[in-house]
Amino acid sequence: MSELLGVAVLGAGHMGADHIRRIDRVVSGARVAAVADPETGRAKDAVAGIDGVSVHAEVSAALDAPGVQAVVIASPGPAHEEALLAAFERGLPVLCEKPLVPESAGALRVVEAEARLGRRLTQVGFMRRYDAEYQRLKSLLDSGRLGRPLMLHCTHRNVSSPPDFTSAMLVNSSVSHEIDAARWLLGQELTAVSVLRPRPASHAPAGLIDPQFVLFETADGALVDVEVFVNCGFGYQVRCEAVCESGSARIGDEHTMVVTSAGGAYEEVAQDYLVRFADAYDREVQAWVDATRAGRVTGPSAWDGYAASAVAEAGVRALENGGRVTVELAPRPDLYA
Ligand SMILES: NC(=O)c1ccc[n+]([C@@H]2O[C@H](COP(=O)([O-])OP(=O)(O)OC[C@H]3O[C@@H](n4cnc5c(N)ncnc54)[C@H](O)[C@@H]3O)[C@@H](O)[C@H]2O)c1
Ligand SMILES: O[C@H]1[C@H](O)[C@@H](O)[C@H](O)[C@@H](O)[C@H]1O
Repeated sequence: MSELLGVAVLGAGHMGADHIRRIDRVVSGARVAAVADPETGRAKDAVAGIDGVSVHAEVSAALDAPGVQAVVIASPGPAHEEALLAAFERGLPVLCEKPLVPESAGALRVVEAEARLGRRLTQVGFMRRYDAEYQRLKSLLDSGRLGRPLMLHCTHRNVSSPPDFTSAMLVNSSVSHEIDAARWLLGQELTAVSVLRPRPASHAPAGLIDPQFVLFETADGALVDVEVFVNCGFGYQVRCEAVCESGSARIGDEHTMVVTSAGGAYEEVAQDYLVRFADAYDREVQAWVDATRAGRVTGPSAWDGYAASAVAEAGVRALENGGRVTVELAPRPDLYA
């Protein structure tokens, strides 16, 4: 394909606007052809200064707009299933922000629809797989130098949560990243989950169970723990330490800058994901554009998205009802073997 890949972006909020900027200015081989957002003013703001983009209130109008060859879904999770199925009907390749679909039943419908097509069209936006630190950890674990992984200790902190954030979203939105990263790093399914509730932070919004401590068991007997704290107030911190039979390795401690002033020194901490994972998003979208232009689909699959939603759903049940909840996955279609 010699011409630029024409992309429709669905949703022009935080992620959608950032992906529009990235496709327009950072990655090569693609252009923004259409944007859909029911808040059309937001879409117009996001494409200000970009030529040749049509703006729509309806998803279907954007998918059918002239020049559209592929889709980025950056609308809220509950809107993903309808958008994915509409893209499949048109045979359009998709980069879908996480979660694929928040409810596992809907995620499975997407998997089944793609399996019926008989070819992959979906890459899920689990961008940590494109982060340089995560990739180094994955290579180290795969090399076997440290022996079998026994545990992952993970930290996931946000400065503050958006106003509509619920206690369930700490698991099915925030921890969905650790679920995918653990499945990918360890090459195993997560089979059971328990959630403990430390006493809530006094500055967390009323009623929000924040922080939470989530414990996963894997098919091969490893354990993965996640401290998730979405109103920590001080920074965006994502860490992961793998403890293996003959060594350990930790990522997430890289510092952005050391500032010295007035008799002291401090290390800056990123304040949000758009800063901490900027390079990962760039590499994720570039990899998607390159693969799409070459007629291939790579990266996290719809099956990975479904598995993450099923594990997260078990986690929400563990949060709400207490105890240990086992994860039941549907049979995996051959397409994702
Ligand atoms: N990968 C990451 O690290 C990361 C970070 C943040 C958000 N996300 C994901 O990105 C998605 C969007 O999150 P956000 O923070 O940008 O949300 P947001 O609320 O900032 O933006 C969502 C936008 O979608 C629009 N919208 C609502 N319904 C729509 C529909 N049916 N079709 C098209 N647009 C619609 C809204 O008007 C809004 O402008 C979510 O799935 C979220 O989980 C991923
Ligand atoms: O949707 C966002 C996003 O996925 C971020 O990467 C994560 O840190 C947040 O907790 C979550 O709310």
